[in-house]
Amino acid sequence: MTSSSSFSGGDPTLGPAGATAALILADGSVLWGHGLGAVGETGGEVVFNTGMTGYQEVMTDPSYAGQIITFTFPHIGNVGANPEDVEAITPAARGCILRAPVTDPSNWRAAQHLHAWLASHDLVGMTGADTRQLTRRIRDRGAPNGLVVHAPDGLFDLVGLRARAAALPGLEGQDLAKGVSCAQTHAWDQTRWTLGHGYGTLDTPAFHVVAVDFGAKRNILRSLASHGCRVTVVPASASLDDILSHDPDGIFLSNGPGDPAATGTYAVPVVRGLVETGKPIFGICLGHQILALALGASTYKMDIGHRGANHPVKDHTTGKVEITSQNHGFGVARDSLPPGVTETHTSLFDGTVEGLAVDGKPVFSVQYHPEASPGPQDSQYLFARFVDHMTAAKP
Ligand SMILES: NC(=O)CC[C@H](N)C(=O)O
Repeated sequence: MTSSSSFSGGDPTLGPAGATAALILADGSVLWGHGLGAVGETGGEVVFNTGMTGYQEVMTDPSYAGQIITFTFPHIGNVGANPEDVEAITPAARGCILRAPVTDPSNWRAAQHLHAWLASHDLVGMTGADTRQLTRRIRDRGAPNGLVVHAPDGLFDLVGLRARAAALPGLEGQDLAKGVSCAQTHAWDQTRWTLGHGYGTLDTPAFHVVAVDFGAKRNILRSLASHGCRVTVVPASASLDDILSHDPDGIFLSNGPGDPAATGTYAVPVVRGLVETGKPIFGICLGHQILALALGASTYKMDIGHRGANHPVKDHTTGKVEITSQNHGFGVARDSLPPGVTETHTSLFDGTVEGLAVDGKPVFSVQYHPEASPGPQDSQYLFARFVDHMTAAKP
């Protein structure tokens, strides 16, 4: 999403002394800073993430497609970038907005400076932004669309930039999952993609799981494999017959970007068919939202999404509170849950629905990220719950 120059007609404006980057919001407001990564321009929904660690996982989480990430933690980049901590080969986020200048990396695993890593992926970023002011604005008025421009010459075509920022489409109605899904069915290779993560792999996996890839994070597939599953990954567009032809013991519905309702023409009816089979099903985030739609509930765009690694959630089954990793801007409407579907988890930040289960069936899902990459490990028990369901269902 970058072009070679930020200047395309209109009056070139020199930013404040030394400014080589700017964030231009759809309402025309401008935040100045210093350019990082690729030179050019990038647009998307401007969101904030409150995690203190894991910026590389966040930037490569496919669920961030279409979004520019403001990190509220001021020191981002000081452990550099490495080839192991990515959640997908290609970053899906559109860019990043940081507070402090990025220092030289200080970590034995660092292979690259964050600046070089961003540039190598054609990602535009900016530092020196007042991220606190921006976060308060997002919190008070919702996530705006915006453009981040990196212009080393310090010249900005504010007229053109404002017009392009105002014309950016919102995430509502956008089907982004197909764009980040795998092209072909393949087997998850735990040995290949587990370097440096300390996750185990079982020589003889006990279960076969088909994972429907709406933009799956690697650590979810890694977590399934380390819980004894052989995982076959199928594209988001896989049909009911495609999925069942693999004779799975269970089906996993992955996370992913965009508006869940926009998958209504393909994924939702497939999941409805999967629920009818009675096989164990586990959904995470977009997978949870698609399951809810398949069950007859509805989803909505949240005023303020959840993005961070410290979100408290109550598990109504055990009464326990777990600290969770989250990344979503849509939610499942509580009032729309049909009879026979139980809300199993609730956010203790804003009271929104965080999990559901189908009464009498081994079918459940959570809105948050139990694989926690990055984040706390409290919710790993959900992978064991899925395995328990598959154990009970095995003939
Ligand atoms: N992490 C995810 O799967 C995100 C789900 C969905 N795209 C949302 O923003 O709500």
